[in-house]
Amino acid sequence: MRGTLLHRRLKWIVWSVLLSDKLYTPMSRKNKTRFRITKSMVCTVPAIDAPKLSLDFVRSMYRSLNEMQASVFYTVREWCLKRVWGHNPEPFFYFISGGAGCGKSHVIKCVYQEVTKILRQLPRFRDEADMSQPAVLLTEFTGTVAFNISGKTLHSVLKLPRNLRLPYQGLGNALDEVRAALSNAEILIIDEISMVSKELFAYVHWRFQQIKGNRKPFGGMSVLAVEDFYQLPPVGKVKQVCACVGDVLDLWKDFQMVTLTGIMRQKDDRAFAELLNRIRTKKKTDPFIVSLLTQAVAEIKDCDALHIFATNKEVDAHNAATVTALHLQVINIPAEDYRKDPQTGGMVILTDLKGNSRDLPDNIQAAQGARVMVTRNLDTEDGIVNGTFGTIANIVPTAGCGPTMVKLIGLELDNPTAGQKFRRKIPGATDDLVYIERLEEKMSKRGVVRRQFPMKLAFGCTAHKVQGMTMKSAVVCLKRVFESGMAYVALSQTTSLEGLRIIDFEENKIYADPNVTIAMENMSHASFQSTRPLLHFVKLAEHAGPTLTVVHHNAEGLPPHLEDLKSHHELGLADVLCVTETHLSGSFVSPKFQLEGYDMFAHNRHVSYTNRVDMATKDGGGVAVYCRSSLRAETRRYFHNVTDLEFSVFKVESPVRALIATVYRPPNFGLDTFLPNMQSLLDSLEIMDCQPVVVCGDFNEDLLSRGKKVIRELFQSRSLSPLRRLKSRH
Ligand SMILES: Nc1ncnc2c1ncn2[C@@H]1O[C@H](COP(=O)(O)OP(=O)(O)OP(=O)(O)O)[C@@H](O)[C@H]1O
Repeated sequence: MRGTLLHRRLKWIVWSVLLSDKLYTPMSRKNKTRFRITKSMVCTVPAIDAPKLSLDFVRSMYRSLNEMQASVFYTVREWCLKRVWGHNPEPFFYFISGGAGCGKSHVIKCVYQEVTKILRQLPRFRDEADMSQPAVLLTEFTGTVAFNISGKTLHSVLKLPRNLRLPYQGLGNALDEVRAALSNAEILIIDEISMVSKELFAYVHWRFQQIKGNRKPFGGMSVLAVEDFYQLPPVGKVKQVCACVGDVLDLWKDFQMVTLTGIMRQKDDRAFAELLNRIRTKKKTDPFIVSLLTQAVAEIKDCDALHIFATNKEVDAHNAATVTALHLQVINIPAEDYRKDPQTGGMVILTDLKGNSRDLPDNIQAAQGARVMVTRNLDTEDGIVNGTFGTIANIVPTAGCGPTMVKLIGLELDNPTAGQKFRRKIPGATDDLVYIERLEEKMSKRGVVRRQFPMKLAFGCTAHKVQGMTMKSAVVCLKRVFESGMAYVALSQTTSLEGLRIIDFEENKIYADPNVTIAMENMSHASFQSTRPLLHFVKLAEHAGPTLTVVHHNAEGLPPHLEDLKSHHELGLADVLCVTETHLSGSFVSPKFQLEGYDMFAHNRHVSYTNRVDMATKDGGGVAVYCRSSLRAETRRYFHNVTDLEFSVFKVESPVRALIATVYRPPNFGLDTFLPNMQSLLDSLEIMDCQPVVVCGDFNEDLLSRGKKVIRELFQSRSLSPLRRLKSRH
């Protein structure tokens, strides 16, 4: 039995928080040792393992979550726990929205880490001992974002065809392979949902129905869709998933929206963050609202910050001008084109062939130090994808062919973790550059093959390429902006207004799609009240006169979890935070365990037992109470006949009077000793003449099993009524 008991009726808020009890426990040993390699690991569907992040790193990510992000995190987490406990909750369909840079990707990275770990405790993972199959699929539309959040593209995971023909084209011979890889998946996360068309969304739904053999939406999978429909829509004339279109299957109507509001990218420039929020939903006809932006309007010359344009034509012109302006030695690298001779079968070299925009480039202007971008998905898992940015650091010529015959281009990537497989390509060299070779591709002209480096200069790029990036400085050109959301995306990537420069400023180029506004207004909203009850109650109590918020939390060790305590949004609301299992030792408590704004009263295990040396010398246990410094709290240490009990008692006089006791009973601590001590403590509390009495703690009595519940009966016999009873872990 864990929880809080209260003597006599009272209207105050007392809560026992267990939310993060097991949050940071690494995967159990049992699971680790049972890991084995199975056939499905070697199939051609991309491996979808949770990225290997250190426990410390994951913890720091969880701690950083703001209030709204944490609500999403805990809601999905709770759903997973229910699945693991066999409660069969209905699949959820959430849409996480919010302006550019409000941490949508950040929160799904956290969700992915945590729920992958939880769902691996499902019986089928445990029984099959097969950890290679993913329980959670983390996917995106484009490769760049896929790498940024360590996910995969939707197309690669589900083997979707480029051309989404109707009626639905099934998986055919590939069904067994995809089923073997994905049949245990429970949750699908789709980032960049604004780039997913209605047709693609329907295809994803049909794919899962086929893979799972289940007629439910998405084959019974839960779906977490993430993005901001006010950002860039899918390329071409196709409709976004949120659009209302009569004749296309509408799966979107089942989704509930949650909006993240705190802008994290521009968190150090509040004025800019607020301005971006207004720009996000700005109608074309809205009166002038962006005066602050005019501060960023400037004449720009020879600036090497990334220039963001609307069209590829503008990008190409800027790149060509900048490479010659900034670099003296520019090497022209022409494409190598061939056609197969139908008579001889040999390859005939072609010269001066003009490709179109889908082909590899006709020429590349390369120079040491020039900014470039990879233009093909060479290796999504390794982060070498269309949109990977870097700087040319080495141009390696083909041996004996002169400087213009280039064999390799060595890049220093902006993201140093990407491209591990592309390093150390030059025998004997010690550099750590990422080396790109020519790629061979069929051209759009029939029968012609082109060999060229899959890259282009990137002093400038289109708004489509920067969506989701975070940068210190950029120059944005609004001249040829041609669709809604484009200006917003281009303007919202820098961390501050100071880092932003705008050329060809035209306010009427900044506008949102009115259909998106209508679609967002019509969406139902998710309520996360049940996963953050304390926040809700404290809000309600704000207008209800003086209150005292008492929270009990089993910390499972203060040393590893102190930072979690500090960053937990609900624990931070407590006036009195009662902690059990502090795992502190000795009689002295280091000041590092203090919480700012609270006085700490700790009672460690070693000083809690007089007659039971066996208990006093054991590690673990212990209680501590953090009491807001503004409260007039008075602690009492010694009670008659309470000689062997881990407890703490103190009295609060203001804003309301109360006597609060925190108790921890170790699981193996016999009732023959515990009960008389507990009785004596309750006797003493009764005669202290302070009402009400709140007793909270962890008593390790299994309320779910049959048989007598002597501890509960003891409390009942003293008129202590349970305020909230939570399931024991035993
Ligand atoms: N809770 C947080 N604490 C600290 N940093 C955060 C937090 N949430 C997000 N960030 C940081 O803010 C920046 C923007 O976050 P993120 O890319 O997740 O936003 P986004 O909403 O996905 O943006 P976009 O819509 O542009 O893709 C990143 O640098 C990210 O690391």
